[in-house]
Amino acid sequence: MGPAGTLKLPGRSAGRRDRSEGYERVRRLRIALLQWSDPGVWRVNARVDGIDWRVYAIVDPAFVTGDVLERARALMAAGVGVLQLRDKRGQARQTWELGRALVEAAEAFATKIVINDRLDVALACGAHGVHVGPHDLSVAAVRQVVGERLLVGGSAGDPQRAARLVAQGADYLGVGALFEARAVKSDASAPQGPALIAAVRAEIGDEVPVVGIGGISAANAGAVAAAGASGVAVIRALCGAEDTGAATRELREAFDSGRSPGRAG
Ligand SMILES: Cc1ncc(COP(=O)(O)OP(=O)(O)O)c(N)n1
Ligand SMILES: Cc1ncsc1CCOP(=O)(O)O
Ligand SMILES: [Mg+2]
Repeated sequence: MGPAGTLKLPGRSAGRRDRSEGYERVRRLRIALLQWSDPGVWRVNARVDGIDWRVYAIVDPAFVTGDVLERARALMAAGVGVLQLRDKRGQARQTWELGRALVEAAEAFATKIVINDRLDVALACGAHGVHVGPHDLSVAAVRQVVGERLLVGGSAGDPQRAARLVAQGADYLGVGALFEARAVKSDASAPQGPALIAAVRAEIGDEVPVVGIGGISAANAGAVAAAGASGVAVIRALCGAEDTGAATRELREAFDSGRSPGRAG
């Protein structure tokens, strides 16, 4: 149930007009059943309204050339809508301190700060959101703890998992790996290509923002947009770029060039 007592379901939208009414009814019923079977979770769109998903920067200290905070500030100044801190060093104190600095820096920008993996750190540093994958707390568990307070993102490697995460209350999805990314994440899947985005869209519809992830650069961001993504989540092409501002703009332009006219999110 949403805050006003309404059950908000992913609905049919422009990209899915070819679906039959019967199929659509069954899909909505399935999602309603999943939500009903776990009444502690819901989804509300207000948290994602107005976010520019096109470039979702992931700052991973292990892949940053130069100073991490400086890089993050340059990304915010270049207009990234979301900046995730992905700190796999494993020391909560270190991640929390960096997270707090990012949250403070973001006050001057329109950037949302998301903490990867760690709900405790996200809450403690006042981040806007948390991102969880298959080995982290579940989206449903996070949603039960935070209610409407935080943006909650989940990782999906296939359309069925994507639908389950939406039903659990995910505000957005990271979908991949689209291209080769095992040098960054050793357990990333083999490249699935932008077709995975299209398959996820076909399953969940257009209401939930979906960012593609894995091996994305200005060379392939347009194809990810054309497949129906709301944005691209990127580590190496941003954290290792010589000119952060230029790299961000190139990615955004490449993404925009592949977008269908009139697509909102
Ligand atoms: C936006 C976004 N999408 C996917 C991931 C991957 O999350 P996860 O599968 O939990 O893997 P780790 O990044 O934690 O190694 C992500 N971080 N961000
Ligand atoms: C965290 C993650 N999840 C799936 S692929 C990946 C790594 C993405 O890094 P890059 O953008 O450098 O390929
Ligand atoms: Mg994770």
